[in-house]
Amino acid sequence: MPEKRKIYFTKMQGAGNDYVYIDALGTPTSLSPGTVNLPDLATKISDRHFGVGGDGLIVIMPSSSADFRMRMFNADGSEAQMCGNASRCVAKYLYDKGFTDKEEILLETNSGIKILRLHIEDGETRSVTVDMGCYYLHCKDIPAKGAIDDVMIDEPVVADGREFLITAVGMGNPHGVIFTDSIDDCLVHHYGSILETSDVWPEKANIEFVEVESPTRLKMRVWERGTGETLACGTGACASAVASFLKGLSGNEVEVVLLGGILNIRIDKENGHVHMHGPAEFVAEGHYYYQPD
Ligand SMILES: N[C@H](CCC[C@H](N)C(=O)O)C(=O)O
Repeated sequence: MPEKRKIYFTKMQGAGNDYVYIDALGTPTSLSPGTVNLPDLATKISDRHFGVGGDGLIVIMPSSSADFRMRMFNADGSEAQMCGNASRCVAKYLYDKGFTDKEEILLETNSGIKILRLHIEDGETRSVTVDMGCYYLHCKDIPAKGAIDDVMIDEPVVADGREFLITAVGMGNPHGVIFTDSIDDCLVHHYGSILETSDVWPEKANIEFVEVESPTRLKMRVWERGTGETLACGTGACASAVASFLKGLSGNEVEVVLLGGILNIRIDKENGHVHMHGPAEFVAEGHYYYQPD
């Protein structure tokens, strides 16, 4: 059995979507990513009983094409392209810990470069607006297997004998949005977990259940690919806002009410860019005793 390693971490949350953050930025307590199996670390450190506990692992690294780079791993160790809530927390981490004094940070992700705009008060990041880039709907890009068309808008998909109308939206990662009159645990846990791995998603998907409360307010719960239910999903809130806007259920600016907080989403009608505003908070810091396999 290899020796245990001490891994320094910071735990952060954005609207209750909590991740363990590890920096690989070259400080004395930084991680050298090449020396660790990141999917294995993500699974173990995310465990809420045997680990630090979180929805997954975020690694903050130098970038050759932007100011910094973020990699994101779900609690099951799978790597995702993008994470909205984590991108806000990364902005706060970098600014509040003095890695940058920029109030606009370019962040490289596995789905391209995102612009993080920090809202600073008394030298501290209070909230962050992220330009998440353009949403996309083509099945081959998401990826999704639409039976009817090259886009999936309200397409019927059956899970355990029940039919759902799903709208597929790409926000860097794949999302299936379902509108419903009321959201309950059974919908999210039972049907969400079945729909995550449905044949319509070649790479699985995050599944959002959405109630339209008014043209400016949505209520949403999410079953995340690779993690299960989380208290919030930034890319999911964006995907839900896009689906709702395209179906004419809401305008281009909505507040999305999640179990862990509120995110404000604005879709730029000119260029399709989706802007997400929301909180980011430090929770704890310390070191974790990592036992590699
Ligand atoms: N919670 C994240 C998304 C994680 C997505 C991940 N579960 C995937 O596999 O795509 C967010 O705030 O956008």
